[in-house]
Amino acid sequence: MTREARRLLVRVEQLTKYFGNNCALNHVDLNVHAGEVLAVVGHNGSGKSTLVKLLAGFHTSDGGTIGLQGNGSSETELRFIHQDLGLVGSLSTVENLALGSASAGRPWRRLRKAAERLQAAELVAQFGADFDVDTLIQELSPAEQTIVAIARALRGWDERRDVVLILDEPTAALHGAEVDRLMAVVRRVAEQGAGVLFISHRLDEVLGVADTVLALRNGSVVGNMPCFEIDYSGLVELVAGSVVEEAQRSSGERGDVVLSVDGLEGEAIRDFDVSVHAGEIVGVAGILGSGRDEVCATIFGGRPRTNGSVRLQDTDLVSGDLRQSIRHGAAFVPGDRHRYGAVMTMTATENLASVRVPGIEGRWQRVRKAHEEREVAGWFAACGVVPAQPEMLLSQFSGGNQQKVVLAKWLRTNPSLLLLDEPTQGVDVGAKAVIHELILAAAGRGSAVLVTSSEAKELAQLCDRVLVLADGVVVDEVAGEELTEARILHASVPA
Ligand SMILES: Nc1ncnc2c1ncn2[C@@H]1O[C@H](COP(=O)(O)OP(=O)(O)OP(=O)(O)O)[C@@H](O)[C@H]1O
Repeated sequence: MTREARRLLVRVEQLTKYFGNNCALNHVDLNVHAGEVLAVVGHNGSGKSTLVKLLAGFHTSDGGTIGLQGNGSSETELRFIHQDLGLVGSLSTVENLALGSASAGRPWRRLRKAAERLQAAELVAQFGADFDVDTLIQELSPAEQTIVAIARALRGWDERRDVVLILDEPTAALHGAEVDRLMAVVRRVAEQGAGVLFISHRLDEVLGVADTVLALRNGSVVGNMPCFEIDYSGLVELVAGSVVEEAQRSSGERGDVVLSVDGLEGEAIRDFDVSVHAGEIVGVAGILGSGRDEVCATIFGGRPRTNGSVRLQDTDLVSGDLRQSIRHGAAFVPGDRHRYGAVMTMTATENLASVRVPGIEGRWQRVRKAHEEREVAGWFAACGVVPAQPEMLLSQFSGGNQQKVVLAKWLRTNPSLLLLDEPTQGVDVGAKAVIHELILAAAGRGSAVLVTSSEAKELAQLCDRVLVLADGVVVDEVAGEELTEARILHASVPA
C-alpha cells in the first residue's frame, strides 16, 4: 500500500512551543498513517521530547494543532512507551498486564487468573514473542520487558480502533540482537494496522525499521521523507548539520598501572580482575543483566563490594568510601544520571562545581567565582552544551545536554582514573563524536579509562581492549585485530 493510500491517523500542523524565549518547536508539521513507522530524529535539544510531551498533553502548545481525527471516523488513541517502562519488576507479565485492567475486580479468582494468563500469552504471542508470562519482569531480558510494555500499551486494541504507539528511545539501553528483536516487534505492530512514532538517536536502526523519517534541527523540520530516499551518511548530515568525523583510537603511550582490581565481587559480578594503565582505554561489554552496568559503580564504591580489592595507584580503596575514591583521582560518570549523576534542581554551573577542582580554590570568593565562570563556559563550549546558559536548571536542558554536563563535571577534575558507564547514552551523533574525542584526549593526558557500553561499535572504536561479561563473569577478552563490533557482539551473547 502506498503511503498516500493509508488512513491518516494523526495530523500535526504548525505545532509551536516556547520555553521563555527559547523556541523548542517551530511550526512543525507531521502526519502518521495506519501501518506506518515514523522515526523522529534530531540533535540533542532539537525538540523531540517536547513533541512527545505535547502529544501526551504534558505541555500546552503556543500555536498549531494536533488533529487526532485523521481521515477516519473515530478519534485516534495515542499510547505511550517512555524510557522508564513503568513495569513492576517483582511481578510477572500476567500480573503487570492485569494491573488496572477491567478484569481485576471479577469474581471467581481461579477462573479469572486462568483467563488473564491466557490473555497475556496471546498478547505477547501477537508480537512474535514466546517467553513464559509467569516469569518475573526483572528476570526477563530488556527487549522482553519492552515487549511487555508494548503489550500493555496496546491492551484492548482491535481493528475497530485507530491507535498510534509512541516510543521515546525504546532501544537506548539495548544491545545488538535485542535491538533487532524489538525492532521486529515494532514492525509487527505497524503491520497489524497501528501507526508508530518512535524517537531514536541510533540512525542505523532508524533506517532499518522506519518507513518515514522526520528530522528536527533547533525545533524546525529539516527533512521529512521516505527512508528509501536517504542513506546513513545523509541522515547523519541532516541531524548534525554537517559531516561528522568519527574519532578513532590510535594506540598511544601506556604508562604505569593506575587501577588494579582483583577478585571483585558485587551484586551481580564475580571474580572480576582488571588492570588499567595510564593512557589506556579498557572497555566492558555484555548484554544487560550480564553485570556490565555494575562494574564501574562497584569499583568507584557506589555499589556494595562483597569481596576482592581495588587499588588506585598506591591506595587500596575502601568499599563505599566515595570521598576517598574522588580524593585519589577517580571520576565516575554513572549510567543513571537522574539518580546518581546530577542534581536536576541545581543549575548546570552548580552541578559542574559540585566536585572540587584543585587550582580553583582561591581565597577570594570574587576571584574564584570569575575563574569558575570562565572555566564552566570553556567546558560548555568543549562539550557543545546547548543552550549555552550555565545558570539554567539542569532539568531544563534536554537529556543529551544533561549527559554532557555530567561528563564535563568529571573531566574538569583531570582524573587519573575515569570510570564511564554508558557515557554517550541519549546523545546525538555529532555530540557522540565530540565525547569520544574528549575521552581520547583524557587518555592522551594520562588518565586510565574503564568504559562500559551497550554499543559494541562504540567500544570497538574507543578501546585498546574489551572484556566481555556474561552472567557476572568475564568470558572473553578482545584486543588488537580482533577488536571489532561483530566480534564483541558474538562474544556477548550467551551460547
Ligand atoms: N521544562 C523545560 N524548561 C525549559 N526549557 C526546556 C524544558 N524542556 C525542554 N526545554 C528546552 O527545549 C529544547 C528542546 O528540548 P527537548 O528535550 O525537546 O530536546 P530533545 O530533542 O528531546 O533532546 P535530547 O535528544 O537531548 O533528549 C531544549 O533547548 C531544552 O533546553
